[in-house]
Amino acid sequence: MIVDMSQTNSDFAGVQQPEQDIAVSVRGVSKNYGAVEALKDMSLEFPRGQLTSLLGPSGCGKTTLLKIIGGLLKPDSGEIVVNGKPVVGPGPNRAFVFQDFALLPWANVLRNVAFGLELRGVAKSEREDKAAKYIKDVGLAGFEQAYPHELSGGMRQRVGLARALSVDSKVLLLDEPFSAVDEQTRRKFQEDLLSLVANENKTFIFVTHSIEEAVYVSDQIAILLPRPSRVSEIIRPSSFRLKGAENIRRDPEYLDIVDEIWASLRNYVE
Ligand SMILES: Nc1ncnc2c1ncn2[C@@H]1O[C@H](COP(=O)(O)OP(=O)(O)OP(=O)(O)O)[C@@H](O)[C@H]1O
Repeated sequence: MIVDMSQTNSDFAGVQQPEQDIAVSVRGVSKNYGAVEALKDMSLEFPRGQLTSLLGPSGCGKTTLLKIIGGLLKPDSGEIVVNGKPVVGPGPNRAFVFQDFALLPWANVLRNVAFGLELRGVAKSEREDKAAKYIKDVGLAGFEQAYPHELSGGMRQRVGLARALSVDSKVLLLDEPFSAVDEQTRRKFQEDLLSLVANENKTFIFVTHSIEEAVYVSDQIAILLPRPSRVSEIIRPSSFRLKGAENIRRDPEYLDIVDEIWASLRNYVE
């Protein structure tokens, strides 16, 4: 299930399955920070309704790419197309989930989750109804009135996720959302993320450092090369997807893909 991308990025269009519905396209994107070449002529496509992970050595430009897709940073050249339209800045069709949760400390869970809708001018009762639904969906029912400092790191992360879900953006951008939580919480999150991808029909773009996590949660994994970053491989884990979340980690294909990715990334680890 591995598509070799080592030839050129521009071959990518040729290897996509033609019937695939693409929500987000990265087309020939380059980005420099002064003398630092972060991304170079990067092209990558994100199928609608699926989760794609960006995986690569530290500093290879994963966060830079996510910010460019989110419209928070402008590329030096190339373009991002979301649902057929070029990105010119942040927009309601894309929502971020940050690793540091980005919660308002003075607001309770309900207000924090509803905050994205509040910024969009949605009426109080409507935004609170919607927020309450997503608070329940992420497993936080009963904590609506709690404040961020009363919650564990994992619960705060769920608040951030509920907020991103409630604004109804079709594309969710997740920058290492599980890096600050303990291992058991992280595993529970990963399971929950699989259900969200299955039930929400949103396109998830997920930055992670963890090979195991990427293989566990992804429909597609883009392996990025060190700076200036390009896509080296696209991997589509498939055979274990329908076997149930609890069986994935012992599936032979899961184990093979984890090994294969490690074999290609280990050269870049100092
Ligand atoms: N604002 C900035 N100014 C200068 N250089 C930057 C800036 N932001 C990022 N960089 C550099 O650009 C490169 C890509 O950074 P980026 O954060 O996108 O990588 P990353 O793959 O997300 O890193 P990590 O895996 O360590 O989180 C790095 O070398 C980084 O030092």
